[in-house]
Amino acid sequence: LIALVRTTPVCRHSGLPIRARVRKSRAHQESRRKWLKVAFLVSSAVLGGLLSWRYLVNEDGVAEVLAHYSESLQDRFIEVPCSEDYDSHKRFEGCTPRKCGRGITDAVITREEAERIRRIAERGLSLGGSDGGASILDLHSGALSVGKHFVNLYRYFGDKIQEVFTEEDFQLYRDVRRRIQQTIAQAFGISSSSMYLTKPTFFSRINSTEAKTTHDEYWHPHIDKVTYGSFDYTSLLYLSDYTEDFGGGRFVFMDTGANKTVEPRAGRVSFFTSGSENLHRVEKVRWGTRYAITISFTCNPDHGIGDPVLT
Ligand SMILES: O=C(O)CCC(=O)C(=O)O
Ligand SMILES: [Fe+2]
Repeated sequence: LIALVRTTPVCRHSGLPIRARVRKSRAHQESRRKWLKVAFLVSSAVLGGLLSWRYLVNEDGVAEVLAHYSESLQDRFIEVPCSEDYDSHKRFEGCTPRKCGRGITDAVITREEAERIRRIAERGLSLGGSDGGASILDLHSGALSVGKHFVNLYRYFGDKIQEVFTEEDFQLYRDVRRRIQQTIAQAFGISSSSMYLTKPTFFSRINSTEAKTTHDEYWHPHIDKVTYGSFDYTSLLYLSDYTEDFGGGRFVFMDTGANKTVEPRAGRVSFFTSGSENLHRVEKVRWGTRYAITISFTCNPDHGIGDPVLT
């Protein structure tokens, strides 16, 4: 027995047999590894959570909010240098932009007026509607989304259209158009009479239904002057509230460095020069229904259109 004890290696410091000490330090390492694993999993989960939260809150990363949905803005104007886009078109002095930029105001159209206008849009769009998420109604041309196509509302419904819209509706529409035109003229230092309404000027209704045709793909970055040709000044009148009526669907000016967002709010008018100084897009609508009108102006009288009339 004495011989056996003598041959078992013993640690000089702890007096424990070496084999027992090796076992103890292995167990120690194992538990350290386990804790590292737990710490790694927890921090990955936290990081993943933060990233997806950031994505949900803001797809673009860095963005500045130009107009928050909860504030009622008197007037906000941000000047930006004009692009060269206007040089390749015939210039109309006193109208063609020399000063460019963007403005937002909640003080031109009341929320009550916005609601009345939204009802016009609802009534008209209830006669049709796209199979995809984006429907339009153009009271000037009569274009209305139906399924995967468009119909001419006035041709399709004939005299029956008088049962859908009233002269009062059209009066309100004209009045709103006139006030927005004056607001734009004032902000850019031009005469309101040198601007003409142009096409397309239309109501839009957007929900989260998947796109069925390219007409439903409203979210692509674009320049209005390129997309629509005749536009010099674009305005948007929002008819529903971001976070209350729909989620997603914010308007984004795509500036290098930091994007600028406009959060829709019923009665909010957002306007801007239509060249590439104002590249923009609309975020995908995630839930609910978003109503707006795009009202556009040109400086070229040849591209002007009249106010819609109830025929
Ligand atoms: O509805 C919006 O906020 C923007 C629509 C738009 O960009 C357009 O009609 O060209
Ligand atoms: Fe646009």
